[in-house]
Amino acid sequence: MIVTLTANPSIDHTVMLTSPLRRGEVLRARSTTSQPGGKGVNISGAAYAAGVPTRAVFPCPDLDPMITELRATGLDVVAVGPAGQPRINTTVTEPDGTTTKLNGPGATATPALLDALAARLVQEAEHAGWVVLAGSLPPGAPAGWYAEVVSALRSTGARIAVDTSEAPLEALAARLPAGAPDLLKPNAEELASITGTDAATLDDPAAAASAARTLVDRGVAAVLATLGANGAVLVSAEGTWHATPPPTAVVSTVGAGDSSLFGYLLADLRGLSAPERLGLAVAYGSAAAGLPGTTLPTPPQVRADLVSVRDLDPITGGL
Ligand SMILES: Nc1ncnc2c1ncn2[C@@H]1O[C@H](COP(=O)(O)OP(=O)(O)OP(=O)(O)O)[C@@H](O)[C@H]1O
Ligand SMILES: O=P(O)(O)OC[C@@]1(O)O[C@H](CO)[C@@H](O)[C@@H]1O
Repeated sequence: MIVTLTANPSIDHTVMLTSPLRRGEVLRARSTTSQPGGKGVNISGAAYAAGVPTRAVFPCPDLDPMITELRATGLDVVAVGPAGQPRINTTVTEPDGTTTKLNGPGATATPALLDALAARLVQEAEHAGWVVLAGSLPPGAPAGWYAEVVSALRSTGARIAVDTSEAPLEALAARLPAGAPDLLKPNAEELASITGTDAATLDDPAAAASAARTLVDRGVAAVLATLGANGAVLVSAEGTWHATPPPTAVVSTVGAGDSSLFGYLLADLRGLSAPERLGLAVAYGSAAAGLPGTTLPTPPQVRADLVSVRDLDPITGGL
């Protein structure tokens, strides 16, 4: 079972343009869509599509349309309240696949709501293989809240994955090795921000791997650093690998990182090796990049056979 926490859920509005985005002009959209989103919700959606038991926990008012819509798909959803309504996040996609996001702040979380979320998560973690803490924190949540939740979850047997950014990620990194997760999934920019590296150098998988290694040295069990079109690297005590994506016609990269993280967890739950976990992560991420809006892939859309994985520690060959 994969339990996800989306501390700051969203309704994702996607505007698909027929021409490149030009600031200050009136542009015609080919289509506009609206989908429930937020990183944990997306991960649970991919898990549900793959037949993996999952439960999505997030703050939301009872009977909010987001809950009704997700439950109608069959997803197991736990709404914790009293909470404000999910924010609206807007995505603009251009014909060449360029994706621009405008994310709302989200409803303010009270200390009582944060305590209720953490308590519910600990309860759910008792029967989970993985708990995923994903996305930004809502206004009102202290930046160090994820680090506190990781510590609270340590009393359960569940392994913990974290995918966040900016202040919450920096707060988590600042407390290492306390609050260290079993898996951290930064993208290149996030990896740069917590390792004091220049993001521009992280297009090079070897440079990304050596930045990620500093986090493993500080207590994170494994780092899955996604590098957009450059694939991803996996760094752990077992070794270091880079995976190159399959040829991908990019439509919308929203949810690509979430899909990658799910691919990794799926491979882990299947007992696959570290390079196979990385390969499935990249296959899942690229499959999502080829789909519109926040749409997550189903297993037949995922081409793990077209991903190549190479060992970046060829001398030791890992363990
Ligand atoms: N242009 C692309 N071509 C092929 N695959 C891509 C491309 N962009 C992203 N991907 C796939 O998606 C994965 C995740 O991408 P990225 O590193 O951009 O994640 P992210 O920034 O966390 O995404 P998001 O937060 O938008 O969900 C990559 O590892 C890769 O497999
Ligand atoms: O503002 P956050 O919480 O960092 O990210 C939220 C978000 O951009 O992440 C998902 C894609 O990964 C989207 O469904 C959602 O809109």
